[in-house]
Amino acid sequence: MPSDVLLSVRDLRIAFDGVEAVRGLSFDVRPREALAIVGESGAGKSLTARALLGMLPRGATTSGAIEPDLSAHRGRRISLVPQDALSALSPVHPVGDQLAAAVRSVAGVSRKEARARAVAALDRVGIPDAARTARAYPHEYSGGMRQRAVIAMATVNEPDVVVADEPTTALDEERRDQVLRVLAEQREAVGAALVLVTHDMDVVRDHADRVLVMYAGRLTELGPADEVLGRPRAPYTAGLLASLPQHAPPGRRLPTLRGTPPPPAALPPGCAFAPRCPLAADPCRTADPEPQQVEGRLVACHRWQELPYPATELFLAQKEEQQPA
Ligand SMILES: Nc1ncnc2c1ncn2[C@@H]1O[C@H](COP(=O)(O)OP(=O)(O)OP(=O)(O)O)[C@@H](O)[C@H]1O
Repeated sequence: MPSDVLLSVRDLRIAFDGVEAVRGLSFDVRPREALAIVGESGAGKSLTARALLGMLPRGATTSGAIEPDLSAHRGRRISLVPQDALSALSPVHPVGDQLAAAVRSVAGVSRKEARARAVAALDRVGIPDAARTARAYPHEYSGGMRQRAVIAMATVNEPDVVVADEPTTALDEERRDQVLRVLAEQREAVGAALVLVTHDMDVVRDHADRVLVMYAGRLTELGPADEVLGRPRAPYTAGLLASLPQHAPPGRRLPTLRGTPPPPAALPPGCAFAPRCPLAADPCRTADPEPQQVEGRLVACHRWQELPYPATELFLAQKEEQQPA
């Protein structure tokens, strides 16, 4: 494997009862990068992230390759920052004890040393008076402190990869940025890569080096975040961006993507995005496009060359046809 690849995912497929929710996904995670996985609900983002951790729901069958398989080293080489911080912490043990136990589960260190590392980790994420606060229970922490504690837990053993699954969904914008900043600081401090699952393009813009855009279990676009967001090449990426408030021209309605993604059991023939795509033409309705190299990124679209610039105009026009402002 090339030295700029930490994790390689090839032709990943995840199915339930024979119906594929992730359909042949390939991408790499590079050392120390922040890779965001973005897409609407049901795109397969969480399943993909959880496959890296070996934490798929019961009933899931998989094929393809994830190399190296870090799931046997969960908590040490790969760790999770979940959506809900409370679910990651046991209510019946003090937070510091839980961190110390995480340290002792992978490192042959004394209780005293584990305790010291736990307190240091809490201190690093900005928990005030960490030595004392470590003795408190999760319910005694504020929501923001719990999120920080979970980040401390995920980074205390200096993993290679931290997977964060919508870690800020429940938080307001200020808290969201705070938590993501702490996460960025910590992963930089321990030299970990971050795989960040989100549906929020603002989070991608502010916190990711590269972005993997997913639609209906497939790769739509993958490349440097500033380039993909600055000039999307796939109509679906453009549609996601068009829905951001800053793209609403004064006096005009906020454009949105028409319709909803198809469920895995009812995919249309051809490109799964075609029924919602203002650019769809004949090939899109019969052949699912394969990802191809386009200007330093991967794009899966038959019609990427037809995309206007700025591409968001396509969706503004579409919206205005439907509902004149
Ligand atoms: N436990 C399960 N049993 C059956 N199907 C599942 C299960 N988990 C996920 N799926 C299917 O896989 C699809 C993708 O799920 P996933 O959780 O990865 O979506 P997501 O992109 O993370 O969406 P969200 O933003 O809503 O979390 C779901 O829409 C569902 O059809």
